[in-house]
Amino acid sequence: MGSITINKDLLRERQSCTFNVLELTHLWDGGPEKTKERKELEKFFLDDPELQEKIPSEYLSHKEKYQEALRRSCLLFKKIKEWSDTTGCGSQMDTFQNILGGMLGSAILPDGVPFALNYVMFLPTVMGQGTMQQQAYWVSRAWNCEIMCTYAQTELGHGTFIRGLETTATYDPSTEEFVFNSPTLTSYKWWPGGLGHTCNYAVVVAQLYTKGQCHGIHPFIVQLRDEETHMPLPGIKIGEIGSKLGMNTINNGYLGFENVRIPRENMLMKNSKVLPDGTYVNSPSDKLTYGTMIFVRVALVRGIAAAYLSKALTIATRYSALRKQGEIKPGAGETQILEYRTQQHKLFPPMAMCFAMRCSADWLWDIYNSVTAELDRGDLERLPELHAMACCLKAVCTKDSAKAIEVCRLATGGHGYMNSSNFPSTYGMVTAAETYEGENTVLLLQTARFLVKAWQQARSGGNLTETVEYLKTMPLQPLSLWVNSLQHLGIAFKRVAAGNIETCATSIERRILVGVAPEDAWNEVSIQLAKAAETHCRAFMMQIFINFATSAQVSPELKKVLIELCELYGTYFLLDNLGDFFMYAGLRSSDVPSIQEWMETLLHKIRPNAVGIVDGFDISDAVLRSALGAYDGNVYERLFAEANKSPLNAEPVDESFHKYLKPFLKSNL
Ligand SMILES: CCCCCCCC(=O)SCCNC(=O)CCNC(=O)[C@H](O)C(C)(C)COP(=O)(O)OP(=O)(O)OC[C@H]1O[C@@H](n2cnc3c(N)ncnc32)[C@H](O)[C@@H]1OP(=O)(O)O
Ligand SMILES: Cc1cc2nc3c(=O)[nH]c(=O)nc-3n(C[C@H](O)[C@H](O)[C@H](O)COP(=O)(O)OP(=O)(O)OC[C@H]3O[C@@H](n4cnc5c(N)ncnc54)[C@H](O)[C@@H]3O)c2cc1C
Repeated sequence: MGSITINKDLLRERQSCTFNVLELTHLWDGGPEKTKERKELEKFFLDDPELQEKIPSEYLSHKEKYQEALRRSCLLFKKIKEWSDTTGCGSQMDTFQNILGGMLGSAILPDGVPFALNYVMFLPTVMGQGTMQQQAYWVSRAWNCEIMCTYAQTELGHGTFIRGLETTATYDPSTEEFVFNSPTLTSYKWWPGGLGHTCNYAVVVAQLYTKGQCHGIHPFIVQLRDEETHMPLPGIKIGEIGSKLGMNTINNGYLGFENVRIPRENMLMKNSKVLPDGTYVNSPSDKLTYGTMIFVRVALVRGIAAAYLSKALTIATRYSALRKQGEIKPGAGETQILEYRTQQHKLFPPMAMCFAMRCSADWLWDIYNSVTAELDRGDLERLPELHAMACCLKAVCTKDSAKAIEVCRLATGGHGYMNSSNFPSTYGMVTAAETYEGENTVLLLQTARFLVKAWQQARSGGNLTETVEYLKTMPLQPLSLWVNSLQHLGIAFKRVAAGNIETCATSIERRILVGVAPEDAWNEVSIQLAKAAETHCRAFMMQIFINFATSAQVSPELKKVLIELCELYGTYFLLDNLGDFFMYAGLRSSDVPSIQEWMETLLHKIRPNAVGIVDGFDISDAVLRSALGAYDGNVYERLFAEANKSPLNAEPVDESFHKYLKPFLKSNL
């Protein structure tokens, strides 16, 4: 027990890696300076014994889990201030990003940060939708944790269809206040993180009524609890929604209103306004109310989908290099399970996906920043493209990540089923992101709406933006014979996307021609529409990955690995969707064996570097929190140590034996 020697098989894997692992770490972090900063940050927080887990959270009650998470959150956010005081204010934003949407947070509060919504949604909403005066007042209060806030949009009856929200905010000009009510059970807010027992303020999204007219949904800041006693204010009905599949410490809550009054100034009025006499002043675009959701979708691609997948891959790959089971050749000795081609097929394509997600996330973050700057200047032109790409990338990446994390768990056999593997909590965290911030199918259909319009634009010879430019030529260009090359893969993915979009658009048109209402035609074709959006996203990710792998300024050894991973991304999804490539990309059945062989050869080439690749993610043991994935590979010792933490092992005979089992056994004598 407690050995610090490195497992011999892992050692051998590391010695045979063909590239410099540190170079990959620097590339992954965005440069050596970033790696240094990240490590210093991790050391500062993770070496603090007060932030370390004393009892595995699985053995705590629901209430204890929350209380412990709150204790650690308070300490954590105190330390963040300490950190920014010593390192300067500029780095504070990076720290928050790392803690709330990154690896560090998942190490300290693996089941969710109860303060997350204060930073992830409340502050971005105030900054994006509040006037300068409102920002000046609320941002510093929330940023410094003088108050704790959340974002209350979803209701028991409506999460997706936010135009259908039922909470009302009715303006009373006699007192210059809004009066909040929850007219039905289904109008109760349901889900907001931190709402249960943590937050004292919230952005509440409600239907605005003034002068007897409804103007649709708007955001308001509402005080929920007394700042001293934390008691719910009069008319506020509030509580926690109960235990969930995962994220059990994020304190999701419910909220109802009975004639709750807030001052007029608490409506966020950067875009639309209510004047003191109740006159409503319209926003330049009603879509601006949805801005916060775009921000979170953008942040999720890297902070949740790619980050948690890199964790799962580190665990499963290291474990597969040291776990031995069966023989490939009789008598040759037991084999590392990583030698099995089927095992490689489980683990290496997700590695490729992880890289594709990271490049796409970087692109998305850049366009988000430039479009937000344009919006501030009143230029809305690129908003539809940003919305469309944020929707499909959020949907495809969280779906791929959750699916691949489950594959990683299965790839570690029975031990992966243990909480101490850290797969259950990792999966719980990522699958939640398939639903929150816009349910994935719904988001794909939003992208499809943009694509069908772009297709119509392409047919009429109009201008197209960067991500859909391929629609101008794709279905029209003659098909060439299949060639096994990255360039051909890039073209084939675009052909598949263009073909799917064209099929949808013509299916809708055909239905409308025979008298089907456009909305019904849309619903009838929506299976294909969701698929078209996914194929568009996949084509985009393929191209971004190709650009990244071929142009990365790295050593030839690392470049070779990046290109292998990129080819694997393409061949894997091609073979998984052969029908599409037959239909739209000129693939013939006689081409398939050579692509299958190409993919198998790639698995074989990546095999010696598999441990090196996940080591390159550079996830420390404290962040990984897995008995199966630790750097030293001492899996069996760790599993035993974790088993011994079970409260049932505290006594050789549990009291329940005397209470129940013994009398039962005796009664059967
Ligand atoms: C760490 C843990 C953090 C956890 C955080 C989780 C927090 C949360 O989950 S908060 C709640 C998030 N909720 C959601 O995301 C709700 C999802 N629903 C929606 O986004 C919308 O209501 C939606 C898009 C589905 C439909 O909205 P609706 O108003 O009916 O729009 P719709 O009629 O379909 O489209 C209207 C137009 O708006 C556009 N549009 C829709 N959303 C946006 C947007 N965000 N930005 C820009 N344009 C948009 C559409 O493209 C469409 O444009 P056009 O007419 O030109 O084609
Ligand atoms: C862990 C977690 C944290 C959350 N945190 C917050 C928070 O902090 N604040 C907040 O306000 N909300 C929060 N939410 C709520 C979340 O945003 C919603 O659950 C989400 O938007 C989906 O809405 P819904 O639950 O109403 O699902 P529904 O919309 O009821 O979806 C159910 C099914 O209907 C389908 N469907 C719905 N509409 C359509 C359509 N138009 N076309 C085709 N199919 C459709 C969906 O695809 C899905 O299969 C959270 C949710 C979770 C799980």
